[in-house]
Amino acid sequence: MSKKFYIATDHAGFAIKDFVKDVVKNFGCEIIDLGPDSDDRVDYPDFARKCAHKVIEDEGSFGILICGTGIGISIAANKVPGIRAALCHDTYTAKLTRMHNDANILCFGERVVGKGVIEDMIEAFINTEFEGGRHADRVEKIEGCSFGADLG
Ligand SMILES: O=C(CO)[C@H](O)[C@H](O)COP(=O)(O)O
Repeated sequence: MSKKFYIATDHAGFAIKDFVKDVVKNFGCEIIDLGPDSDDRVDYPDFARKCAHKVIEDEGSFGILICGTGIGISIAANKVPGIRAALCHDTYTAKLTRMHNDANILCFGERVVGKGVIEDMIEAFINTEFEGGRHADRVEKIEGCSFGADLG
């Protein structure tokens, strides 16, 4: 099934963005670029928030976030309720985060992974569906991890 993606980076993820957009399109998916438009220095939480909000507003959509390591941008995106942003390094983590965590944003570091790994991760993320079952209750509990929430 064709999926819709939003993509954003910081300056450290900017150089790989066009390559990633082409990969996503080649797998038959739509991708909308939320910036930045140059490699001028920017702060990754601003772009994490922009992408995370789009993914929540546009039900059923997904995101791709890239910074130098993928760490900061995933931490920031996960502050948005309903976001499950997964920092992945290989095909296995990209596949399992869809199967077990129902991740809605794929994150990685441009300074960490190469183009071959990126292409394989995107393919795995696109083509793997959430398994549900025992994982569904756990994913539901993630939102309950917020301070003040009753875990029951
Ligand atoms: O990976 C990142 C956050 O986790 C950033 O891309 C990184 O910290 C940017 O560093 P610099 O300002 O030195 O380019």
